[in-house]
Amino acid sequence: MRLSGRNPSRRRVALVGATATDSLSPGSTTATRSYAVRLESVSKVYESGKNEVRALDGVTAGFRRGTFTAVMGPSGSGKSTLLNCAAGLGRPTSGRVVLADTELSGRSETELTELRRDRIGFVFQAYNLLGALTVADNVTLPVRLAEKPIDHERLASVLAAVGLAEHHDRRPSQLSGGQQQRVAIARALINRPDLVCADEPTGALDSRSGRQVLALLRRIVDDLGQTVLMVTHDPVAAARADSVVFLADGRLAGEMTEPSAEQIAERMTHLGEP
Ligand SMILES: Nc1ncnc2c1ncn2[C@@H]1O[C@H](COP(=O)(O)OP(=O)(O)OP(=O)(O)O)[C@@H](O)[C@H]1O
Repeated sequence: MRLSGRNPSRRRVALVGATATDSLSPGSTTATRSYAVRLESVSKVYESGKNEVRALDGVTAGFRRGTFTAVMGPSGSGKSTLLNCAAGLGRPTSGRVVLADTELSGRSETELTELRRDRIGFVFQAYNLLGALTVADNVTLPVRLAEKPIDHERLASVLAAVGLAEHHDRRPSQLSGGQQQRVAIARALINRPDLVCADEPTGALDSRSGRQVLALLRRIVDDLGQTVLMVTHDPVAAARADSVVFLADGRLAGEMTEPSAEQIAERMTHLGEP
């Protein structure tokens, strides 16, 4: 794995607002190869007592393979809901989600569980590691849950990629927060996923560990060709992405390509304004 940061010669931009009538329409082989995940007119309504909450409202967006996209917006604007719908964790109330070449609508719970296990990597603010398992066993958990043989070369390579080759027999409690998050990233990578979904991956980390985790997410895109979709509140974190997608009240509110943290912060202050 190369240790450099962003490769400025490559410009990878998520395409937002693709319509069903453009070249990305269902059935276009080229299009389905180009996108790690696409959302088409996705709405999500939660029932909350007598009230309904429209968390997503007709969102159409495509995220190209090998890109790093940050999702930003005010609290409650639908960021986690968008990530969950893209990852098959939550079902849209209406609209379609297509992961690479697989339509998620209409899949059974078992199919969705298998698809998430085999084709999507998850990184959460709280790491979500199993304390009783070693680093190596945490990383290979998705493989063992699928009852597949463990590829020890692959395990060694992902542990080396996240800088934890020496720590494979440790338990999570023997690692720092930043190291635990890197274990979670190794676990996310073990199955060479179509999409890595990261929800506030630096939210629980000090700024130095956070920078290391962001640099690692950057490298898995640049060097391994992975696709990362990351929800964050932090403009500095979002500035590590190739593009930033903004949400306001469950709707897309714009996109910036390779913005600086200052440009992102400025846009955030004006989100939702007419
Ligand atoms: N399970 C649920 N039941 C009812 N309402 C929900 C549920 N999950 C989310 N919501 C509501 O949907 C809206 C969008 O929530 P979501 O968590 O996607 O926003 P967010 O932008 O990620 O927020 P935050 O930045 O605070 O994490 C909010 O109004 C939230 O209260």
